Amino acid sequence: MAKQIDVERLNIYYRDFLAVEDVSMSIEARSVTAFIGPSGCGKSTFLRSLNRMHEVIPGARVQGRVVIDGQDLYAPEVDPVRVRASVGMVFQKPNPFPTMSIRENVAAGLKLNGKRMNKATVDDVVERSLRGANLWNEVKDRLDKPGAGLSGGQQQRLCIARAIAVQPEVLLMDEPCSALDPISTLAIEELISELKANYTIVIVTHNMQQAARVSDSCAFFNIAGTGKPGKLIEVGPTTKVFSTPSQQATEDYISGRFG
Ligand SMILES: Nc1ncnc2c1ncn2[C@@H]1O[C@H](COP(=O)(O)OP(=O)(O)OP(=O)(O)O)[C@@H](O)[C@H]1O
Repeated sequence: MAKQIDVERLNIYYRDFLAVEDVSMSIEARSVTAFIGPSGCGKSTFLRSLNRMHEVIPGARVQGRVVIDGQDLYAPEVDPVRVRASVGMVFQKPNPFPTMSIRENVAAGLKLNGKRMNKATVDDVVERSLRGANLWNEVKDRLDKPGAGLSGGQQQRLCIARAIAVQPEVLLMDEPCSALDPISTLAIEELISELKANYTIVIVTHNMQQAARVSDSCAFFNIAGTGKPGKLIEVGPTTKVFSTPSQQATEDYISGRFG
């Protein structure tokens, strides 16, 4: 399931504005990679380019390649809907479908994928996904109750269950804990550490401790000033980036001197 991602010379635009410039990096399978850097340096933009969510915004486009398992996601024959099924995404604010039950929320992506499944199979997928997201025990007796009735941390785990229900190869997470309390944050961090056995995980975080706790590799992005493009400054094993970064800007950011 988990796949390596190779990004080659990627430029990312909003109309004429170059938001992220010339990023090349490899993201390892079955590992957690954290994107860190000051506000506006393009972390979320770059993350969204990894599953073709970026181009949903009118005028937004990329140049360059994002290769997963030998396939360039931006090749003309590739269907972006399929890309988004194999590269799942979890957002900053938990966003369960408000009118749907817990069960329907988890199963929602299966229908979008157009796969025909009988009820028993759907129930199996729902249970497996909720177990995978460490939520099963808390919700197994209320599967037909609204997803919106869960706590924030439970809702975020529901969103993770919904994302993994379609068996993606990669999970992208854009500040998945920023709306959560410390206990729920810990639950999500533990879940991320478990999920990396099966998925390639990329997480954007503003929280340095979180990046240090959960990630195997860390990519630091920076921006020279307003209106300038964000750039990848360095990427490497998290222990190395945090203890002996190769760039002064990385050290300044990590030690809290700016950003
Ligand atoms: N929809 C959009 N249209 C035009 N410009 C955008 C859009 N979204 C983001 N940008 C611009 O792209 C640049 C990168 O933004 P992005 O949100 O990716 O940065 P970020 O590092 O994730 O920031 P933050 O940490 O504050 O979330 C910024 O200059 C931002 O203003």
